[in-house]
Amino acid sequence: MPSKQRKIAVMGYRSVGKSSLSIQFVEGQFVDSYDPTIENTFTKSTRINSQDYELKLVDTAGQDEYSIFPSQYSIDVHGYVLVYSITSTKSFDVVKSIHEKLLDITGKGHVPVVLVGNKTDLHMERMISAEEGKRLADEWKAIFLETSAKQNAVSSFHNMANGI
Ligand SMILES: Nc1nc2c(ncn2[C@@H]2O[C@H](COP(=O)(O)OP(=O)(O)OP(=O)(O)O)[C@@H](O)[C@H]2O)c(=O)[nH]1
Repeated sequence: MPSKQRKIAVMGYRSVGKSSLSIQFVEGQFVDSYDPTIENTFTKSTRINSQDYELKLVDTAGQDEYSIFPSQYSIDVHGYVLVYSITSTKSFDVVKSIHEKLLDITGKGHVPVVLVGNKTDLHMERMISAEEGKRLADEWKAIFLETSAKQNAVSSFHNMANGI
């Protein structure tokens, strides 16, 4: 079977771990230094259920509620990984706001999303329960998972490519 190409935008509030998740996935390592992203594209070939995929991950700059949705991410993108940190209520609000803008700009009732609650290793600082995350994903008919870029991020992107 020929390889399928998938472009996935990784979006969320600043410092939730978008770059760390992307680097984890592509390079299999965790980078502890913090370098605010402008925009970075990663490509990786992967095989899921005997289908080859050429994944293009666009690691976007951190958004907030007031950001205008960057219109380049509404075109030509197959799916979205919306990332929040389980330690930040603000970041959870920001994914809601991004999702709303996404529906608005695409004019669709549903967009393919994987909602990712990151930084599960920081369980002492947890502000958002897994149930809250799951509830939100159900509302969106999205895939939900919690992860830690410090531990393992691969599954979020496998799910993403598989679900769209
Ligand atoms: N403990 C812990 N720290 C994490 C995790 N993921 C990311 N970090 C740390 O959080 C900080 C921000 O991570 P980034 O991956 O740069 O976050 P980002 O969302 O890409 O940030 P912007 O590009 O500024 O929007 C870094 O210091 C990371 O090392 C995680 O799962 N657990």
